[in-house]
Amino acid sequence: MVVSSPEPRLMTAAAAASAAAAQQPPPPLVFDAAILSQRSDIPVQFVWPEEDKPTPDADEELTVPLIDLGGFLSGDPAATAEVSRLVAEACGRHGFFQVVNHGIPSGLLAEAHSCIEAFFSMPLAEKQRAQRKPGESCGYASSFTARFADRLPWKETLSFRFSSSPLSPDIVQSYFVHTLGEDFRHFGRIYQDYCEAMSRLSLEIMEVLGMSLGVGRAHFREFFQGNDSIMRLNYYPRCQKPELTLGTGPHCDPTSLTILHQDDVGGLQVFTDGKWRAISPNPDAFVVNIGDTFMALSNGRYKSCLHRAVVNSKVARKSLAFFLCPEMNKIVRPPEGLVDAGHPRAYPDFTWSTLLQFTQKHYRADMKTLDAFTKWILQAEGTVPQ
Ligand SMILES: C=C1C[C@]23C[C@H]1CC[C@H]2[C@]1(C)CCC[C@@](C)(C(=O)O)[C@H]1[C@@H]3C(=O)O
Ligand SMILES: O=C(O)CCC(=O)C(=O)O
Ligand SMILES: [Fe+2]
Repeated sequence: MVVSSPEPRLMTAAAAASAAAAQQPPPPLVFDAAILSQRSDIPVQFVWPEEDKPTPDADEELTVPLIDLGGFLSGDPAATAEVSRLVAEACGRHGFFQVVNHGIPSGLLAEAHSCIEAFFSMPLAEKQRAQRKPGESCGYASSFTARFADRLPWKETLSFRFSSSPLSPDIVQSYFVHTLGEDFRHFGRIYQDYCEAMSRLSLEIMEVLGMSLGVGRAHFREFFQGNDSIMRLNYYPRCQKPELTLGTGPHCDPTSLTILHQDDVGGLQVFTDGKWRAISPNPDAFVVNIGDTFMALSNGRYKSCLHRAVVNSKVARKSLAFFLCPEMNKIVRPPEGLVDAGHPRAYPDFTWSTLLQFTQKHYRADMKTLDAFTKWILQAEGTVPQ
């Protein structure tokens, strides 16, 4: 779906009708949880179509393997072989698994969660000092009121870039200090450390992915050694009508690998075998999933699977998402070992820079992003008719 960006106006159906009757433009309203929580209904722009609304069977649990990385990280060959087998099985099926004994200090996780709480508890105007600009993928967004006209997500996000390049040693900390001021140096330090830890963990997982695909431990680690990733803090305020809306709509991550840590509230759901199923929170585990870019790198062997986040009426929810991405202009192409007569190329060559632009400027990321993107590139290259 191509996104146009008319200035959205948030209002209830009743307010829309009375504005129309008075022939006046509807009043602009921002997504400010403190104000919206005073009302009994939610603005129509947050109401999702019938087929997307949360369904009761979503309470069912998705069994994803809980993979113990301890033995692999300490070099035990038998443990490594078992990790590789479990990862291959999960990624060939739906692309979701969890990891424990990952080596990320629990104190760092606790600080990362308390900084989310502190940031999103600030008044809207304070948060808007980091306002995300149209077409950009970083900054603060209170829902996506300036970006989309309908199917708005019931969430606030703060996203920022992480680069593993030695040329940008303190990129995250500098972002916080430059955008929000000296008072945010501590937040910046926490998320700098967190992103560095996530980048390390994702390279370790890349080794496992390489082994599990039979292309060797080094291949994907080297590909992502220099990475230009996105870190996102998700905050889902309490919602008075959780059955009508979604915190994050159904989508496949366009990125390469997502490492998610959810608090103890729950809300993440994955669509498999025709049903939405929950992945319950586990404070000791990270949820890891394959994104579209890695699906392309694996020549379609590993799946990037549809998922979403639901909200609830009782308590706000937080999650931390690290989206591993290649360097912007690196060619995304599967290794030769994954392409043969039985497995012809599933996707054309592309760069992350082009796919990112596609999701930010031309297309709202959903379940079909990679197919729509493939068609778009082939059309631009003149390989398929317009
Ligand atoms: C490159 C990205 C685009 C989104 C953030 C990262 C990775 C996932 C994408 C997203 C989460 C998919 C669902 C829709 C989206 C708009 C959202 O609800 O946040 C997407 C992100 C985005 O475009 O900001
Ligand atoms: O918050 C969650 O559980 C999932 C968020 C998500 O899927 C995303 O940010 O891409
Ligand atoms: Fe996602």
